[in-house]
Amino acid sequence: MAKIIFPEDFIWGAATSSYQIEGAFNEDGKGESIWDRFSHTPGKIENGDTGDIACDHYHLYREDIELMKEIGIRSYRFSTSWPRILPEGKGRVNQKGLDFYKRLVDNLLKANIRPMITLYHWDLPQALQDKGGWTNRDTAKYFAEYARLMFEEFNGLVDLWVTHNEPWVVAFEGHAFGNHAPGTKDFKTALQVAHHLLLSHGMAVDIFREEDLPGEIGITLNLTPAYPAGDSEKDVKAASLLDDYINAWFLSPVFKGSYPEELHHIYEQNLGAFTTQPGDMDIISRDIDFLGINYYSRMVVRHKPGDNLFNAEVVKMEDRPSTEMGWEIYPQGLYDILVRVNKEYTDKPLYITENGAAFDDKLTEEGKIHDEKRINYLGDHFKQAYKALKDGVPLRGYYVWSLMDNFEWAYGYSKRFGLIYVDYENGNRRFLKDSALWYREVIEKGQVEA
Ligand SMILES: CO[C@H](O)c1c[n+]2c([nH]1)[C@H](O)[C@@H](O)[C@H](O)[C@H]2CO
Repeated sequence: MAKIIFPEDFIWGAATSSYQIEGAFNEDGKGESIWDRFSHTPGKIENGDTGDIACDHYHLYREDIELMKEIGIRSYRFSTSWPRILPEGKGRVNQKGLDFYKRLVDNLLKANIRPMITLYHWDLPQALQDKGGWTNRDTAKYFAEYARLMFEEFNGLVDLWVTHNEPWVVAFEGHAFGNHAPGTKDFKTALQVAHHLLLSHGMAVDIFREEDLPGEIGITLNLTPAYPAGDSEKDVKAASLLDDYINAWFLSPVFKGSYPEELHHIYEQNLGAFTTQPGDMDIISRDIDFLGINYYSRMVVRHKPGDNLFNAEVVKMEDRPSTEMGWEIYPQGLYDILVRVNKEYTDKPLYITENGAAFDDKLTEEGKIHDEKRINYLGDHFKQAYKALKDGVPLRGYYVWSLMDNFEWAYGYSKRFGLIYVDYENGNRRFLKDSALWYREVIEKGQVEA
C-alpha cells in the first residue's frame, strides 16, 4: 500500500466518559447515578471496584489536558455526568457541577483542543431510575431538558455534540442481560428502553435546531458487523438477524424512520409490542449532522436452532488474534462497516468516536509502557479507515478509546485501554505509553507507516 497520508484537517482525537474517569462520585453536590448504585452493589463489579475515585479526573483535569497537549490530539471526546449537573435529573441545577465542565471546556479551548461532548454515557441520575428510568417515557423528556441546559450553557464553546453513547449497550447490557446498570434482565424491557433512548435523541435534536446553535449534533452507535460462519442459507440468515439486532435496530430508526421489519415482526410475535406513540419515528429520525461509530470487532455467526429468537450463535474465533477483552482483532471490519453505513444509511459525515484495545500493559521501573500490540492494533485500524476515506466515505475524525486507562464497567480496573497508563495504586500517577508517543507522530505527520 502506498503512503498513507490523512487529510490535513482530519480530526485526531481520544475519548473518555464521565463515570469511567472522573471520580468525586459524591462531591460538590453531585447526585447519585445508577452506576454509583450498581458499582456499590456487591458482586456486580470485578474485585468490588467502583468509580468513587476512578482516575480522579475531577481534580486532575488540568494535568490531563497537559498530557493531551503532549500527545497532540486535536479533539477530546468526553461525556458530562447528568447527575453532577442535575442531581435529581431535572429541576435544580448544581452550579458547582456545571462549573467543573465550564473549567474543563475553557482549558481545552485554551489548549486548542476541540471538545466533543457526549450528553449520555450511561450514568443516569438514580432519582430518575427510581421513577422507572428509561422504561419511563418521561425520562426522554427530562433528557431533552438536560440537553437544552447544556446547549445554552456551552453555546459558542462546544460545537460537536453526541446525544447518546451506544443505546444498544444501555438497553441490552443494562436491561436484558443485567451486566450493566441498572441490572434488570428482561428482553422486552430492553426494547422499550431502546425506543425511549432513541426518542430522547430525537427530542434533543429538535431542541438543538430550535436553539439555532452553531455546530453539529449526532449520535454514537456501537456497530459490530456480523459475518456468516459458512455459506449455508441458514448461516447467512442467522448472521443477518444478529446484524439487525445490534446494528440495524438503531441505524434504521435514526436514518430511515422505521425498525427493521422482519426483526420487528419476530419481536412482536414472541414478546408482544413495546409501547410507542404516533409520531415517535418521525422524532427519532430527525436529520442529524453526523454519525459517531464505535467499532471494536466483528461477529462470526452460525445457525443454531432454538438457541434464541435468532436461531443463531456467535462463533468464538479461537485461532484468531484477540485483545484482553477476548475480542477478535479484525481491522477489515472497520472498513466494511464504514462503507456499509455510507452506502446503505447515510452520506452524512462519519466519526469513529471509539476504537481501541485492552492489552496486558506493564509499567516498567523506568516508567515506560511498551504496548507494541496497541500500536499494531491502532495502526492496522487506521489503515482501514484510510482505505474507506480513499473509497469516498466522508470520514471526518477518529477518537481512540481511550485517552487513559479507566473504569471498564463490570471489569472494573482490570482492563487497560488507555494511551496513558494510570497507576491507580500510587496516587493515580499518569504515564504516556509508547502508543501515545507513536500516536503523537501519526498526528504530527498525518501519516501511518504502510
Ligand atoms: C463492543 O464494544 C463496545 O462497542 C464498546 C466498547 N467500549 C464501549 N463500547 C464504551 O463506549 C466504553 O465506555 C468502553 O470503555 C469501551 C471499551 O469496552
